Amino acid sequence: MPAGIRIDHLNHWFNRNDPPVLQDISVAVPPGQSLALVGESGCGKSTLLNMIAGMIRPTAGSIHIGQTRVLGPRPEWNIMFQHAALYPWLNVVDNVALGLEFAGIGKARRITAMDMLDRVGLRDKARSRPRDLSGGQQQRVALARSLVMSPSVLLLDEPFSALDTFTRTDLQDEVLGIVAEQGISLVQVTHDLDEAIIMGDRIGVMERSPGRIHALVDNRMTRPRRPGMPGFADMRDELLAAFGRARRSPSTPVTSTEAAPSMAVGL
Ligand SMILES: Nc1ncnc2c1ncn2[C@@H]1O[C@H](COP(=O)(O)OP(=O)(O)OP(=O)(O)O)[C@@H](O)[C@H]1O
Repeated sequence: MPAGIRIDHLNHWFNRNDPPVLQDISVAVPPGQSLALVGESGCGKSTLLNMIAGMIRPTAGSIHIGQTRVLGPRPEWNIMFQHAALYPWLNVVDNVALGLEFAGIGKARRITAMDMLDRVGLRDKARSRPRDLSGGQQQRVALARSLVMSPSVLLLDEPFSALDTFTRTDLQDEVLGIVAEQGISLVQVTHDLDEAIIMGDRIGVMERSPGRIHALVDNRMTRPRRPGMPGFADMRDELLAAFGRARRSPSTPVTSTEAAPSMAVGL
């Protein structure tokens, strides 16, 4: 069911003697919308993603998905990592159906899992083992496994980074289509500015020590977004400038709401 993510004044320390890993993060992602997070290594992107998934509890502040405060993981808040982490002893359709099984959704699970495999173009691989699939196909299975749970939230921690350009573009399109169609809120961590522009309706540029959102850039391009389209290079320049500023000097953290106006750069 469409929900939306709201993060309010989130702070986090792993070690009280160090600067906060995350400081005063406030941002919202409405249903069907996407936020891409970029920033140099160690700025806290993955930590924030894991917090939205309920896997790490923030020291202070709150995260809500719909009306529910995030206090632990739930099947409908789904996270995908760089490696698909499929169970090698299960075939493809059983890997997809596994979440449904854990959630106690028994009988219909194979039909639903097959439908989802169809959606990601892998029906003919249903009986194959993960080791017999390419990296891109394995990520498609992982995507089907995520989507079969009818997630309200999809969190992507660079799941496409190891894939070739064509496979990555296909998967990006697939994910954005499903996100829009099902009203899912998407947050994607990436090191690739082009991917951030393609995937993010807004792009959060983070700085480190402490980890803060330095700039929230509204994506002026409508989907589908492709490198080479008018406006793409300008977006990239804008992000690069914000990225450079985020690396050089800490700034006042950006606070945003769902309806926040463009806070593109200029900070
Ligand atoms: N469990 C942990 N205990 C202590 N420190 C941690 C823990 N997890 C992450 N950190 C630290 O928190 C900071 C942020 O880490 P995080 O992995 O969120 O960064 P990131 O922006 O995703 O980095 P990268 O782009 O390299 O993946 C880093 O300094 C990291 O060493």
